Amino acid sequence: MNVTEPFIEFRDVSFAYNDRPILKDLSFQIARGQLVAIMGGSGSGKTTMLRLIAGQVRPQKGQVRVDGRDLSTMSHAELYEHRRRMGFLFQFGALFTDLSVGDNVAFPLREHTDLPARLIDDLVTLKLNAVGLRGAEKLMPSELSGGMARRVALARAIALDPRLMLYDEPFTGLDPISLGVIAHLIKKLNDALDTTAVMVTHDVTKSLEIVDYVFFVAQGRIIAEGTPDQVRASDSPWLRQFIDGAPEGPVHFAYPAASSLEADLGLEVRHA
Ligand SMILES: Nc1ncnc2c1ncn2[C@@H]1O[C@H](COP(=O)(O)OP(=O)(O)OP(=O)(O)O)[C@@H](O)[C@H]1O
Repeated sequence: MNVTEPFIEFRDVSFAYNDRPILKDLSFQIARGQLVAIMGGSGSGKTTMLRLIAGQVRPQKGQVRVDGRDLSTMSHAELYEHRRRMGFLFQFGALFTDLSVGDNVAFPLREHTDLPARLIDDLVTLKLNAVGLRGAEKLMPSELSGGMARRVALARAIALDPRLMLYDEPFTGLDPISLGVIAHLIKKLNDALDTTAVMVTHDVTKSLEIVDYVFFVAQGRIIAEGTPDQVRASDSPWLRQFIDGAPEGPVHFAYPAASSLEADLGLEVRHA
């Protein structure tokens, strides 16, 4: 994705945990307001990309820029503010089990604002309404289905009207109907709140229904990217195997690979 004013930008980012390289000279841009998926094999560095965007880890080389700012130049206070303006929905979206639904959603509002209690109650009602759960304030997490719990976690994630949402495997463990509900809520909320969102997911079919753009990551690099239509139309064997979920194909599951995936497959770097 080439954009004139990117909201998120990686410039030649390399990242290693200790001495183990994870991301290599990674460059990409995401425009403001987009809902973007990052897909790729297990251990390819997708969650690490989210952690870099959140400023939880720093690259050894290159820049991670959000809204025009290089995160590595931010002070502690600025990084804190950056994170406060982000919403997270992670795998299984853990709720506080000893707090009611309403108190779960109110939690970030009480932590990060000085708003009066009545206004917080109204905001909780609005956020729960946005995920179709108005009236569920008094329920405890143990009384919720998995799909409902994920929606409460989503309401909590958007409580502070984030400008940036990070989703890490938001569909894991959901039945197909709940998965569809969450996916379309993510899309609807992104449009309604004008948020920029990055979603790490393995669910190709559902993601292609809702996202604006997809990056495919393998071995620390983006090896393909495009809009859902471009991805569906691609005849790259690697993408076809990924999209069709075929057990046999060019993707090697053995670890470690002796040579790079692109080289093995004769793929051009970055095509959809
Ligand atoms: N804190 C850490 N310290 C050391 N190594 C780590 C750490 N976190 C992740 N790794 C390793 O870095 C690699 C990339 O991890 P990451 O979680 O970014 O991959 P991923 O693409 O999100 O994988 P998955 O789809 O399996 O969740 C993995 O091999 C993982 O074992």
